[in-house]
Amino acid sequence: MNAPGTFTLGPGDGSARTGRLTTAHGEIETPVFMPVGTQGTVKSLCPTDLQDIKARIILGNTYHLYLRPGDELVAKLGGLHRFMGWDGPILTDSGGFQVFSLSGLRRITEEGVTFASHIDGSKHLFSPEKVVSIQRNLGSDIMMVLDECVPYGADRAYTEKSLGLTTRWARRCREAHPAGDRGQLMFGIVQGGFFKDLRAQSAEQIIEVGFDGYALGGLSVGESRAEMYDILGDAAPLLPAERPRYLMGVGAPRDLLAGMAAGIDMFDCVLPTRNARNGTLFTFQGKVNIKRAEYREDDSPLDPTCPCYACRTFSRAYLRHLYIAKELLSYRLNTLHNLTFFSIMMERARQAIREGRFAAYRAEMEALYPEGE
Ligand SMILES: O=c1[nH]cnc2c(CCNCC3CCCCC3)c3[nH]c(NCc4cccs4)nc3cc12
Ligand SMILES: [Zn+2]
Repeated sequence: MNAPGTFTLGPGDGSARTGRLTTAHGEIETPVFMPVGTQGTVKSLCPTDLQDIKARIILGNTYHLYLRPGDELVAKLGGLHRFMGWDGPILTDSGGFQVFSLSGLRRITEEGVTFASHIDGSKHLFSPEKVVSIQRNLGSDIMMVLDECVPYGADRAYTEKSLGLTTRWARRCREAHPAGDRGQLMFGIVQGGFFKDLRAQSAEQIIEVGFDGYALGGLSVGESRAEMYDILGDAAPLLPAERPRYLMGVGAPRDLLAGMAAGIDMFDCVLPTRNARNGTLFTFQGKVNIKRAEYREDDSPLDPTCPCYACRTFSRAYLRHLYIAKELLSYRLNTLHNLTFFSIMMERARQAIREGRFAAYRAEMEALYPEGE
């Protein structure tokens, strides 16, 4: 087995590429979609389900796990892998982004981000050193640095000032975790908002610090698709070709395809798991809103081409019934299916890239998932 952090590129197709990333808990074929685990679980699924649907790497949520049950406790109990019974790769975020979407009373200073817990209002500080310590305690295979995700619409002056803070925080994260220590990798995050010259400036500074992989932050924050794709096309190639590139918070099928076409290797998004819980299901015949009356007597499988347990075993009528009745099994079956869809879509994308037919595959999928999600 190669050393953690080894990233071997395979065949490419234009800017799209395949690769293999070695982590302390196994190898990841890229491009890869990473299901989001929030409080130490991909909601409603067991780790065995994740293996069944061929999930290769999942996300752990630092903000939640720090507040509850506490990273020190998780460390004492053997780390997040043992705690949640998942022995595959885990990427944890820094928690910084979640502070902005979940907690109240937050302040950004040179030191870090201070905030009040959304659970009990207690005061906390996420400094670069603190978020590295938390992720080391969790034992994550890939840690993310603390960054400021610049809000959509921020002006140039704010964006420029913020990227400087993000760079200084990145440097402090790097210093707090020597490269490859304990097999735990660390990815830097590039900001710069929607200003191409600031994106280049941020990329240059983050690359200079030196990380195992590089993420594009500050996207999928309310901008139009055109704006995201414009920055994506310009910024992705600035990231070192020989290291993994991670587009944070993306995304819907057509956005994953656009990201792969731009040379992105890793993606995360709450869409498949969140949509599963509101009955929006992705199939290879297009989107199905299972709550619709048209499925009330539909005895056919959700997606006849899908190998997942839900599609092999139950009818659309049953899945609709569970959803309408708000049965817990509805979450589980819908989540199993949506994550299987994303997993298969990425496997087919990797194959298409290897065979030099990615453009055709992208067009085929975009026809199924037109504008919108
Ligand atoms: O610059 C960024 N820095 C850090 N994180 C970002 C994230 C969170 C990525 N998912 C983390 C997961 C960690 C484990 C728990 C779940 C999240 C983003 N998500 C989005 N868009 C999707 C969005 C989701 C919600 C609002 S926008 N843009 C993002 C930009 C940044
Ligand atoms: Zn299915």
